[in-house]
Amino acid sequence: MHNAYFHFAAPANEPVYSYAPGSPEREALKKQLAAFKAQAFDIPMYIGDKEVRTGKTIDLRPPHEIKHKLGHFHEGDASHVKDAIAAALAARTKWADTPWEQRAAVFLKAAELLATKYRYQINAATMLGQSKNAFQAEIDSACELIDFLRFNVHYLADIYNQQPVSSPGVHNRLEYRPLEGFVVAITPFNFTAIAGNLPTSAAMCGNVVVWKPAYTQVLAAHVIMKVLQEAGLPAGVINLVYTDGPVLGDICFSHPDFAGIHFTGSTGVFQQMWKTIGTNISKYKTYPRIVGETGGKDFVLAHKSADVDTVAIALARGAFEYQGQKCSAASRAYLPSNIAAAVKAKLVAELKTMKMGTTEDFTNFINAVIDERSFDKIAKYIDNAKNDPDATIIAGGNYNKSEGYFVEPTVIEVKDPKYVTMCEEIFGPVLTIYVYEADKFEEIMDIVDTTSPYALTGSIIAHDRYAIDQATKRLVNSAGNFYINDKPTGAVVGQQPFGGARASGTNDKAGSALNLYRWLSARTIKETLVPPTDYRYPFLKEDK
Ligand SMILES: NC(=O)c1ccc[n+]([C@@H]2O[C@H](COP(=O)([O-])OP(=O)(O)OC[C@H]3O[C@@H](n4cnc5c(N)ncnc54)[C@H](O)[C@@H]3O)[C@@H](O)[C@H]2O)c1
Ligand SMILES: N[C@@H](CCC=O)C(=O)O
Repeated sequence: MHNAYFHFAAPANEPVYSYAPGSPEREALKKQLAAFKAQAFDIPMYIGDKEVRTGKTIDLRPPHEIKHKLGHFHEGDASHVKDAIAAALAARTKWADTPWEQRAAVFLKAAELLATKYRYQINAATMLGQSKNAFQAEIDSACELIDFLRFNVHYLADIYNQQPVSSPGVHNRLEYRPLEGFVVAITPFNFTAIAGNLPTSAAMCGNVVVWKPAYTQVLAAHVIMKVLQEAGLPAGVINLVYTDGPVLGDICFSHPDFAGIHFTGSTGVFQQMWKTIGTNISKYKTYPRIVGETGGKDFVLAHKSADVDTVAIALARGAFEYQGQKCSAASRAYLPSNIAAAVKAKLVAELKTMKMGTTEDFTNFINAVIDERSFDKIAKYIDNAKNDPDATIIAGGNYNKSEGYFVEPTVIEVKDPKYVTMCEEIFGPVLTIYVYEADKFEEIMDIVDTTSPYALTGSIIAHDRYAIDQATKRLVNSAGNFYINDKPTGAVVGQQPFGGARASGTNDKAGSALNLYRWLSARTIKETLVPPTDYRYPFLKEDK
């Protein structure tokens, strides 16, 4: 029974804890890290109301301490994907019929639990499982996920309130139905917030979901599922399975009830999925929604009027926070010849102060990259640069995987603006710099725009307002998130809706109303209050 329209006010962003030496939050987080390290996790899949353990286990180890075993998770196969779809479809009608304010309450409670009781658990899981330092874990797994949940409730309430006009004698309404079928959420390793947002944003809209996280993010995904259960999410609404990607894809993308994919990850994987969905299009009951946020080759363009320190710090943080494993990370920089030497000197000096090691030691700025495959790929790019006369390593260049997957923050300077590391996504702590003639700003903007297929994030750094205006216009299609005098990372929910175009994705802006519309299928209802009793138009009536 609905006896009122309920108001969901605009939330404030969750405050970021500092974890400064001596702070109570630092002590609490350290205790949680120690507790998790002493635990032997035995992580099941969650299908319907069941915890599923297959006995086929995969070890979980911190990327920065690979000899330590945190526990394991149970891997599933095709049968578990089928079970997850069946559980989702069984839960569908009841969940879709649940009043909005009851659904909203589940996600608001989940946000509250993450902000309080589970804050240190979600951060510790992300620090150990994905090798994020305390600050990076806090802004991602606690604050951004809390913000996604609270802001999406607010945006969805606004959407539900958007109603058409009605002419006299008629009552029109729009009903925002969930999609007819199940949604698949496939999530990446690098952001716990994204892993939590992709299934919950669709579920909030009344959809049921099959969620597959990256294997390297399972520990934090498990904590998210615990939080959702404690928040009262009914069984079957989100089903969490750990299977190989193609195994899941084969079953989900050929199922008649497949209604949408909410994906974040690499461009190649997304394009492959899109092809499969295209091939199977006639099998589905409804056209599936395809939403994917994918790779980037994000730029920093400095103008000759730029402040040296602003550029150097934007590069130090933009390229190397979380070891460059942000889709938004600055990975190519264009420096004007008048300030290039000063920027490089400042940047190299800053990099020398960055300590690298475990996440439990809070003095480390740099931790490990996610896994051996990624480590080997990054090392290869560095080795190739070392052996190429067109490239010079001006900082870092060393790597070691004996204890963990450690790669030094590395800066490559190139003579060719189309050198491979200026074009391809490396997804590690590697920044490539190209120095251009300070008076060739127009030409360099063309190069920035045409060098890579991606268009995710980018920055212009300049004091000259005309240069800022020129770059804002010329680079209009080069980045979905464009920054002025800042690093190209660190979008905040509610402030900088996030997503890119071109090969970087469908640009459905996570954490905004634009994204939620994709998980809704509106039904227009027209009710005629007093129906006509005669078919004749007035002009058909005879003159008397
Ligand atoms: N644009 C954004 O908002 C954004 C945000 C975060 C990460 N990313 C991108 O994600 C990538 C890094 O994350 P990753 O290494 O986890 O990406 P990935 O593409 O390797 O994996 C992403 C997810 O897809 C699954 N997967 C892999 N192959 C699959 C297949 N054939 N079928 C179905 N699922 C499959 C993985 O298991 C994982 O769950 C980078 O390219 C980065 O730029 C983009
Ligand atoms: N939203 C994050 C990036 C997410 C991709 O990995 C940022 O803006 O830095």
